[in-house]
Amino acid sequence: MRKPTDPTSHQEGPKDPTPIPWDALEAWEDPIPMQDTKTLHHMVRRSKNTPHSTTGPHTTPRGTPKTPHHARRALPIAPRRNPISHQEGPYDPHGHHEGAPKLPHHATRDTKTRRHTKRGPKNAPHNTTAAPQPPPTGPPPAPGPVTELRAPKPPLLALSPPHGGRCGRTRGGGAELSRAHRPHKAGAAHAAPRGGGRKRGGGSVGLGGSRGRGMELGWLLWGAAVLLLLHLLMELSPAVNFVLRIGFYYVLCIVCSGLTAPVCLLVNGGRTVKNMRIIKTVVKSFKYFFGLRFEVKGLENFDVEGPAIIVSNHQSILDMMGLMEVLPDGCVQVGKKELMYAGTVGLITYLGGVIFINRKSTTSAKMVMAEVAKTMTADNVKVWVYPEGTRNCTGDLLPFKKGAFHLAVQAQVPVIPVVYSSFTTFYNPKKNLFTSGKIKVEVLPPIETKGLTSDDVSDLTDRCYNIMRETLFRLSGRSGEGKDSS
Ligand SMILES: CCCCCCCCCCCCCCCCC(=O)SCCNC(=O)CCNC(=O)[C@H](O)C(C)(C)COP(=O)(O)OP(=O)(O)OC[C@H]1O[C@@H](n2cnc3c(N)ncnc32)[C@H](O)[C@@H]1OP(=O)(O)O
Ligand SMILES: CCCCCCCC/C=C\CCCCCCCC(=O)OC[C@@H](O)COP(=O)(O)O
Repeated sequence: MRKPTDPTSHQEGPKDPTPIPWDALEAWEDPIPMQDTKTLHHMVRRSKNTPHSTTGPHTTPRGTPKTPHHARRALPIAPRRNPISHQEGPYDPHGHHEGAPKLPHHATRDTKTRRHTKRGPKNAPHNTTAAPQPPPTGPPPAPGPVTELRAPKPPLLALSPPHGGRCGRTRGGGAELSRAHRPHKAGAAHAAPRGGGRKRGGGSVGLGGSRGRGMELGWLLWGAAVLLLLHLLMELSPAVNFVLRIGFYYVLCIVCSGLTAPVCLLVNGGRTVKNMRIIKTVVKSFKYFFGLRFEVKGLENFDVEGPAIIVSNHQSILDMMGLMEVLPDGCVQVGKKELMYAGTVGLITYLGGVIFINRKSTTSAKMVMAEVAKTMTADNVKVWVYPEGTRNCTGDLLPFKKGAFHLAVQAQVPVIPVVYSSFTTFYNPKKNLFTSGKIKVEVLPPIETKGLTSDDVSDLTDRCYNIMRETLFRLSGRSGEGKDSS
């Protein structure tokens, strides 16, 4: 439904010059046990059922020639076993039919129960003494549905503060209110002598009046109070500020992933690096929520002929915002496979073509990297790797893992380092610090690997590490500190 109005969808189709062959992405999926991916495939199938049902399984809209084939394999069309549609279809009307007749029945039961509870008799004498009762017009125990529904109202409405307060205070206003809301009249009449009487007796009319007004605006005031309290707590307690802000980031990621996934499916038909453009568009707006600013330099260094390995420092889950700020087209990331199970975020990373590796198995991770080395040239994709292998928010770099550099040498493609200045001035989970801030980003000139062999990987790794560390310190205002390290 969103497809025609989504601006990204207009950009996607015609502008992409070289669609990524699906075979490569298939290869990258290989190390992931099929059993592990079942849930995710199932989620993808669910979202995909609708377009397929209209266009047919072999005609995925806007797909490359290979897309339908892959889509059939990776996202096989479920034979109408969508659990949601199964439930929602019959449940909705059924629920309505059941709900409607049940209401009076339920109310009747409720009333009967009340009659037999201690409150019933307690209220009855109170009501009769407190306010003049209208003369009974029918047989008292007549159990018609109207009588049954009205019976429990007086005690409920007697607790209703606005009517009680008004009637007790100003008769004119109360009468008008009663005329406007006939069904509440009885309640107001009951409430008036209770609340008003007590207040008068206690000599606290003024207090009762302001309370009545306040309670009339109850919801509004509660909302304002909660917001004010949260604001105060955020101001006073760094821990609350941190939890709320990072919680909001999580919610934003989860919700936006859930909303973006169907768009990706509709526009590009399944798992493809082209989806990264859509994801990027969405994520780039996140920074405004957190008061983050990016100052980017050296974007022209991405303009290398053909594929490349991009390496960058990894400080936090907030890096996703920095990543999307500079991400070139046709670039996939290497991520830990656990990400795939992160609900909607897992789904969107899967759809974006993220290459998942198992960090617990060096052999498996190396196999994936070797496969990527083979296919990235043919597919003309850039691959983004975090060589530290984990998040590190100390303002320094962890020693680099060599996977990215083996990959570059094996594929004989350049390495492009990207450095983000330290987050420590505005983000530090250990100190519950998360405020607004500025992040400097620098894309460094490519480092060629043509002619290098596996023997050169260590040197290449060290060279890259040193350049990036020096840049990190310079961008973070710690000039000179990185020069002597290796
Ligand atoms: C719409 C809203 C959306 C909101 C959500 C937004 C979502 C956005 C999507 C974007 C998602 C981005 C995802 C980013 C995720 C970031 C991460 O997950 S970081 C963590 C995962 N990444 C990595 O770990 C990469 C870096 N690691 C490596 O490169 C590692 O080397 C390794 C390949 C994983 C292997 O690691 P390990 O098992 O620890 O082994 P090592 O010690 O590194 O190496 C052992 C040995 O093997 C040699 N070697 C390594 N790789 C290779 C290779 N490819 N080929 C040959 N040999 C290799 C290495 O040299 C060592 O040998 P040596 O003799 O000791 O040198
Ligand atoms: C059904 C399961 C539901 C789980 C919900 C989890 C929801 C997660 C939601 C939002 C988080 C948004 C994160 C965006 C992507 C972040 C990628 C990232 O930065 O991963 C960290 C990884 O590089 C290194 O991990 P470690 O530092 O080794 O650890």
